[in-house]
Amino acid sequence: FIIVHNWVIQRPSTLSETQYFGEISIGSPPQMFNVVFDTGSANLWIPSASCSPLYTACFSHNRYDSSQSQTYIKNGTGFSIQYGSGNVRGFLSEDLVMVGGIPVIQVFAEATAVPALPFIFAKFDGVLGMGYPNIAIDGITPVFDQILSQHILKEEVFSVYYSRDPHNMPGGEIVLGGTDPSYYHGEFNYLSTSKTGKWEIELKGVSVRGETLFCKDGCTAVIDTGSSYIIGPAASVTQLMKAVGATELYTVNCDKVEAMPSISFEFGGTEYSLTGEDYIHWFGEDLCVVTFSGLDIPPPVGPVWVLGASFISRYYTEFDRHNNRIGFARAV
Ligand SMILES: CCc1nc(N)nc(N)c1-c1ccc2c(c1)N(CCCOC)[C@H](c1ccccc1)CC2
Repeated sequence: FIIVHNWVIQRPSTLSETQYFGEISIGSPPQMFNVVFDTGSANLWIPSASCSPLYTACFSHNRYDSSQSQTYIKNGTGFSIQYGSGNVRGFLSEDLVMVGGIPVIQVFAEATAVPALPFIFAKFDGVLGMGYPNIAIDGITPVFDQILSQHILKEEVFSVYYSRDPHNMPGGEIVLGGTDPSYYHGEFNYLSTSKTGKWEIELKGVSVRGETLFCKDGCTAVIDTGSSYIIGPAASVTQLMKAVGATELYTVNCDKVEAMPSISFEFGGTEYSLTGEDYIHWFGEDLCVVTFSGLDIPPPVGPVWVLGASFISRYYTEFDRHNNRIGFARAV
């Protein structure tokens, strides 16, 4: 009796700057796609073969062709999803999706309108939402929920490692059903997700040089594997840039990176610090940019801090659906 799928490794095939994605297949025979496993959303969408060539961002990626799949089931319901940067529109279809060797019959969206900005910069084809079902557009059961209902995972969790050093391990790893001890050390610290069934937790403060500068009375942090950077309220990020010695354009002198102060996020009773190395992106020998951006997300969702790849690459993250909690451990 072989215990299958205790945990499944999906190695993102390529790391390009701060984009992390892995390969799935849809249809019979399988059509291959690169997708971001995105905790900030809960739907699966893929560019459609029926998208107009006018949509460069759709036409320049792998596209799903239902006419080539023997397991395709027609649906046709309209679909639209909003990201921080533009929305993707299309229609629903159903087919066999294989994620790390696990089969699910999945309702997903064929995207027929994909905004050029920023999707022409996408190194991935589509998005596989790993968020909770209650944020799924059209009430579609998300992929991970379909896998959970097969009762094949040892634990109802998934874990994400985002490599910081692209020259070493290309990309990272998502594990379904457990964690991978080769990518973290020490113990996990767990934080309960807040009420709304999103991958968000209570942030107690943001500090620089030991002084809490922002979120002094507590605020919300979204742990978002679909974001590259760290997003905070605009005024706070502007002030933060000054505090760490970056210009208004978020640039810094590359030889000053070592001396930059750590930025700490307090979760539970623990400080999670990012050094200059962690929060600076080297775009070349002499162009260093702070990987923060200011965005005012209006209430009731905002004000929030969105912690993306810059944070996750330093702190190995376990997303626990059984206990509704997020665990952090120091990444290798
Ligand atoms: C994964 C979907 C998603 N989900 C959530 N929750 N947040 C956001 N922001 C995105 C999102 C949408 C579009 C794009 C994106 C991310 N990109 C970042 C990949 C991050 O990979 C981890 C790339 C990029 C390149 C240049 C400038 C901006 C963005 C391509 C475009």
